[in-house]
Amino acid sequence: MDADTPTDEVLDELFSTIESRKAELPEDSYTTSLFTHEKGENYVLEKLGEETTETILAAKDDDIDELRYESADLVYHLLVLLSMKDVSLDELREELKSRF
Ligand SMILES: N=c1c2ncn([C@@H]3O[C@H](COP(=O)(O)OP(=O)(O)OP(=O)(O)O)[C@@H](O)[C@H]3O)c2ncn1[C@@H]1O[C@H](COP(=O)(O)O)[C@@H](O)[C@H]1O
Repeated sequence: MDADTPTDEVLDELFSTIESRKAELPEDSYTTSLFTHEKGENYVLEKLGEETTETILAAKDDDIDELRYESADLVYHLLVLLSMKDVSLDELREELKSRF
């Protein structure tokens, strides 16, 4: 992923990077550390809980920069969880679309 990626392709690029980390498990990758953590999927679930709390606190503080930052952390960890459970980004899109 690089800075030239069009904004509307960012989620696809990020998910694709996460899937590639899952397949290749390169060293010095934070994503790899989530897939290989000794606590297994519980670790990413803990991170999701932490990021959710931080997002809520930012909203309660009306700290919009922090809200944006923590929301990005939250979405990233959610995408890692979906990848871990073999749920694709397209399946998430389909679920959201079915609610239109
Ligand atoms: N989008 C992300 C992303 N968002 C959050 N994080 C990491 O998630 C962790 C969040 O944990 P914490 O909240 O505890 O970290 P923190 O920010 O130090 O703590 P707080 O200040 O939030 O409390 C940090 O280590 C962040 O670096 C991410 N790590 C990676 N990505 C993407 O994943 C790609 C692959 O990354 P690697 O797997 O590291 O190669 C990168 O190119 C990015 O595009």
